[in-house]
Amino acid sequence: MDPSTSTSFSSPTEQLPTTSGINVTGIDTSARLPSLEGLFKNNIVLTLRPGLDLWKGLGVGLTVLRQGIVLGTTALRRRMLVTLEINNKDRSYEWFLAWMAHQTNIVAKQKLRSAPWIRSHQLSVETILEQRKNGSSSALFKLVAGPGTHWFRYRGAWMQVKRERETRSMQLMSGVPWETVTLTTLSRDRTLFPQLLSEARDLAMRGQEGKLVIHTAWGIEWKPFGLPRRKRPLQSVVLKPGVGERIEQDITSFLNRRQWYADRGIPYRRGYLLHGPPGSGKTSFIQALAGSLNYDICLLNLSERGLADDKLNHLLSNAPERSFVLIEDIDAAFNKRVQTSEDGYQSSVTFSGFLNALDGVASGEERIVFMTTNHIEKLDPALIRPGRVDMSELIDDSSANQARVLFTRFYGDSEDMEEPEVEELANILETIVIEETESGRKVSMAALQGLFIRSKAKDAIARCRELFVSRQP
Ligand SMILES: Nc1ncnc2c1ncn2[C@@H]1O[C@H](COP(=O)(O)OP(=O)(O)OP(=O)(O)O)[C@@H](O)[C@H]1O
Repeated sequence: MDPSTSTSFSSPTEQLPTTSGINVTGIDTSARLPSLEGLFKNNIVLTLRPGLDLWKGLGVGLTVLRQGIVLGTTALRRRMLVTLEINNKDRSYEWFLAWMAHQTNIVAKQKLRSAPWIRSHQLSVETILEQRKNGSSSALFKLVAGPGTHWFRYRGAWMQVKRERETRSMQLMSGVPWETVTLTTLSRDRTLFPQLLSEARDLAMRGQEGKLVIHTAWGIEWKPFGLPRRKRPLQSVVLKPGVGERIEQDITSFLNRRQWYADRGIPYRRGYLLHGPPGSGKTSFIQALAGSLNYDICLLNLSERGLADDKLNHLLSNAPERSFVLIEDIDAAFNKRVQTSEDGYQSSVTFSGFLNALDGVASGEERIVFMTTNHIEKLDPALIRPGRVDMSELIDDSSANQARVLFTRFYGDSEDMEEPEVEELANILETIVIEETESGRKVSMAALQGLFIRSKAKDAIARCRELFVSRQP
């Protein structure tokens, strides 16, 4: 064999640079990079012969070179670039997408031609449904970066955003596919990530400031439903004197006694039941109270398809911090199920499962549950025993005084009436309510509100008797 035309590597580690030998990056890549040693493991001996062997040698050389380049670029990328991965389990995922969408809007509004922002044509639409109490709903559309690769510039640094969606597996229960966004930028800009995330979080929080967030259950998770709503002032819900104050005082005292509960090993939870006829302000009051305490509302619908005892238990034990769980029409929830089961549908929430979920495991976690009903008499005593319902309040139809307060709220500052005239009409209204109540007829605050919205003050007084209905005791 001609020594000048043949090369033999008996030990690759001696003759060729090893992975760590390449060390283009200056960081230890041996743990994750494919090793060059792999190419030559088992002490491969290559012997090149002239002619045909020369091509073989060239081929090997090229392979080595290619591997070297791959390793080099990977290592270089590792060294030069920094990436951040956020998955859709994390709250910052939504914040980041919303932040990106917000930037696009700024560009669109300012008609920036050379927009420094998102360079992308792949957009996804996120529909936000707003359900109103009367059953109607409205939809808002938000365009966010869709799955794929996007580029944008943040504080002078270019960033690549890759949004990827896992098509084969889904999040258990919620059925939402797993998603990740990966942000990549030059490593010298690594401090930008925390700044960007803080900005995204602040933007999300700003949107909720002074607003009430309503969450609904998605499988076993709570998710905000619709856009945060403007908070309703507590005084705008007119209740009988003392009722609202009692509830407010009870909840404030509960919130101040966390340690007291902990010291005595009592589960830190409180249950409230507001009962009374429809349209008396139960829901409005709970929402206004949540707003005034800076709490969110978690709306729980016990008749929801797919809800079972275990899911219910999980939801009740994992409500977002600082939130009231609100279960409306608690009597109907269980009645309805009996009816609907006849035509095939049976919700799997059982009454005993519900009671267990209400009791929950003894934990230090705060839990505040509000329930409402129009028919307290239909409720099982087991449900309203202390520990499950600690405070029960009647929110009744309008009293004379409530009607008066509501009337003056509506017409008190109207331009076409002087104050004495408003007072006079309010007196008449009060008398009407007293008379009608004495003859067993009542009016709901919701009905009065409806009348005041669509009528002028005098017309409202003239027509208000029509709204009174007999209430069965
Ligand atoms: N006491 C009240 N003060 C001011 N507005 C009220 C009052 N009661 C009802 N309303 C108005 O009537 C509408 C319906 O009220 P709300 O939904 O709070 O009643 P509810 O007692 O929860 O009814 P339901 O038992 O049917 O759920 C709301 O728009 C609310 O503004």
